[in-house]
Amino acid sequence: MRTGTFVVSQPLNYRGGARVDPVDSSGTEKAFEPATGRVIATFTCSGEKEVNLAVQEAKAAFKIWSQKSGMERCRVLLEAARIIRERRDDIATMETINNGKSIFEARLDIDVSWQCLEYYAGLAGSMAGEHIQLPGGSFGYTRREPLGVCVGIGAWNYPFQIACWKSAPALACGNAMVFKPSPFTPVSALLLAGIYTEAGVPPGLFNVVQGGAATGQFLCQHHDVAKVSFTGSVPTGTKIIEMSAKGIKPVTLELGGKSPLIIFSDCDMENAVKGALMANFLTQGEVCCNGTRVFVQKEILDKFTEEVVKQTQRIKIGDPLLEDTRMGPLINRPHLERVLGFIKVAKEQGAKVLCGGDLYVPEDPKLKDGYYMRPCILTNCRDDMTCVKEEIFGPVMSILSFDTEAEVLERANDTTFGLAAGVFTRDIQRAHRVAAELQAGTCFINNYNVSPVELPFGGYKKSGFGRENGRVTIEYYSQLKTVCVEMGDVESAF
Ligand SMILES: NC(=O)c1ccc[n+]([C@@H]2O[C@H](COP(=O)([O-])OP(=O)(O)OC[C@H]3O[C@@H](n4cnc5c(N)ncnc54)[C@H](O)[C@@H]3O)[C@@H](O)[C@H]2O)c1
Ligand SMILES: CCCCC=O
Repeated sequence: MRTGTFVVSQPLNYRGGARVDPVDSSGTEKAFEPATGRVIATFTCSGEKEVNLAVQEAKAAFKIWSQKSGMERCRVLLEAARIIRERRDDIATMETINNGKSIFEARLDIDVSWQCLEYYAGLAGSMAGEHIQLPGGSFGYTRREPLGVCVGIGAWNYPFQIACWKSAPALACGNAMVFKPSPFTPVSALLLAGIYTEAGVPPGLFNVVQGGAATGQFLCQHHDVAKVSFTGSVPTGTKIIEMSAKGIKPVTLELGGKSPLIIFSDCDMENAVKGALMANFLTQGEVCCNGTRVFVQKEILDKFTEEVVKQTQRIKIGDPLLEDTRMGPLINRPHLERVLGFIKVAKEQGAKVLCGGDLYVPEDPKLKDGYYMRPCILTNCRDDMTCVKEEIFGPVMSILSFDTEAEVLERANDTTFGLAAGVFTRDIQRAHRVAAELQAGTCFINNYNVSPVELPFGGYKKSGFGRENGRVTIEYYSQLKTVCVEMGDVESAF
């Protein structure tokens, strides 16, 4: 498939094991190909009736799926993982067309996705309770039980991966799911839904409803929904938690960030520069855990800055489906303008642009209406500047200098966010001491933005709560029942 050719021809909802058009509407949306600015789909946002039908399908499938043994669920998830691996290129191509990230990166996202299914398939068979001996031969035992119908609501930056990070643990625990992708990226969740069906889940176990805020609200407020797992911005996360509070439903919130990356003068410079690029420019900088506040110790500031600028200027921008492209377009025109607006404000507040930060128009005429910009490095930054305080969600790195460990820790933690953080140093004691002090859900030592599915991922402070990935996520998609067994007679108090 080439850029500029794909259009969606099939319905974008998935219910009861098949693609369907929604029975009612809460508006319409357009999805774009960011590389060209072309509309690839105009679709109906699901209304309350459609949401209800999807939840009812999920409820029916839950009755069947929740009765399966862990090993039976394991086999189906492994088969789904196998199909994803087999279709890696096709899924990655779809992701690139709809999101704009380079095909090189999209393939890595698909790898993380099937690995996630494999990981939770492995855990499904080993989920177990405890047996607890009580006096007189009596005993108790615990059962780890699924929650029921879970809702997943996704952001647009990792559409397929987010759908997998939510559905794999949910299904492994015996739940059903209704997933709502971002209206900007409606396409790839459908591929996942089809794959689950092919792999053998009961019809209705994984459903997709399309839409924006209204559809999301119908889902969160539905009385048959047991849990909501949300990935998105802090303002929307706040609304989700309000709705969940009304229904007393557990929620997982994976929200935004403004993460610090601390580079000490004793670092391996080559790795630190690579780490800073990884921390800022994957997926056009549209990554929640990006280390966008790069604190560099004064002694190496000039050398680091020179090298990081050199490497950034080498990033190949352009058609995201070409093998050698490493940065594609941003998600849409308003977002591109918003990111450029942050750079304008940064300059007004005294920051200096060392490279990029402007529109980029590729030579290929079919890309002229795409949403490209050059990755930007800002220096002369202060902690109180907007570019240092707010999540930009674009390819914009702010470089700040520091003198001492104590000082940088205080400044790094001076934020309402707490998703991730990073430290580059060769001093092993310092690395662990700093990681322990950083107020963040994930701390990288001598690397950044690697995401092995075995490791839990999630935020401190306003970056959310609950975790995705790792063993612990089983606890977020299941509940513990205690069964107390009397082997003697009842000793009544009456
Ligand atoms: N922590 C993480 O794992 C993680 C991962 C990716 C993105 N993010 C964050 O997501 C943000 C960017 O994504 P976005 O622009 O899609 O976020 P967003 O909050 O605008 O939208 C996220 C999702 O919520 C839905 N939604 C919007 N209003 C809603 C409502 N009132 N009720 C229910 N659902 C509603 C949207 O349609 C979309 O599917 C950034 O802040 C980024 O940091 C976090
Ligand atoms: C699911 C992807 C997590 C990275 C944040 O944007």
